[in-house]
Amino acid sequence: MALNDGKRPKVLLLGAIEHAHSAWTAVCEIADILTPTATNRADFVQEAASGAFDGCLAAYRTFGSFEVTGRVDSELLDALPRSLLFICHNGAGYDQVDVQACTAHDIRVSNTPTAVDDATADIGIFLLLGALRNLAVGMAALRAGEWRGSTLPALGHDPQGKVLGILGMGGIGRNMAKKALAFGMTIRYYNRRRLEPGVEKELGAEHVGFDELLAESDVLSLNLPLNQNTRHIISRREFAKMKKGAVIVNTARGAVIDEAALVEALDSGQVSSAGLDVYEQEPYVHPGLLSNPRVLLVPHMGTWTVETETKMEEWAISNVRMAIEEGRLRSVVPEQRGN
Ligand SMILES: O=C(O)C(=O)CO
Repeated sequence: MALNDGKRPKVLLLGAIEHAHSAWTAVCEIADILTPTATNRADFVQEAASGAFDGCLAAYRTFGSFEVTGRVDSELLDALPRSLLFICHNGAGYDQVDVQACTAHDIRVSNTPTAVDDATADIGIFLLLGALRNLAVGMAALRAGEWRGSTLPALGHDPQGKVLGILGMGGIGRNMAKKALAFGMTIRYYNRRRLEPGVEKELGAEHVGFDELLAESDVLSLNLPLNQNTRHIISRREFAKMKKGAVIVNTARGAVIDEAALVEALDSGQVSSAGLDVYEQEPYVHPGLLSNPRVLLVPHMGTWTVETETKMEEWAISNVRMAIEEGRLRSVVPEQRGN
């Protein structure tokens, strides 16, 4: 593919490079970097439409750049230059990008799979243990100067011997299975595509139907991407099918759960506790979750470690580099594979 007709390529930087400075410096040596001056979507669309980013071949974007550009959708892509062929997203979940619209605009999209697996599964295990053990109750009482509180927190439960149901068995789900196995949990999972028998055996994971997963799990962990098929995949009907007193863990995206239905299920005792890292409308958190001491809440910190954030940036930058040097992406998103 003739990428730049011998001219220095241009890269649009949406968001900041915080950690992988040497990898980014290497990109700056082979490309000119353009950054928007806009601070909101309307201004960004205008800036793009005015030709400020003309000639850009690739864009590097962060989760936080959503605050400036909003969703990467048809309207945004129409304003961006036709030269833009690659969008390199820093993150495993790419629900902020309308991949169908990108495909229609002949733009390839990449994400950062595997780089996030350990850190996200680690926080998943933290939330699982914390929710099982009612840690949020004791932690809140202690900070309020009441030691364990005026009424003792209810006794928690051990993970040993409990069934962990994993909904979505990609890299994070598999990583979580491996870790939960060490806590003596029985692993069941539901995934559209069943794992190879050897992988199932290694993880000690049994594939079951969706309804079976709901009915048999003591803890249900959400580890699937957010898209039009998975939005509110767990709602009233699904909570009603679960074991009374089940525990919910969500490190995926808030909107895979109907948050209002989760609040109801917690209030009725159908769900005994929850450990959440993600919310339907971040940074807004449903007041019914904030006020419920049986919910352990973390503000989307699943990958919030120096090592993992660095790995993610390096991965996303390697996609930019490959786009410039080879006219292709290292980790194109599944929807565009084979296109
Ligand atoms: O990689 C992602 O999708 C994240 O949500 C990072 O926390």
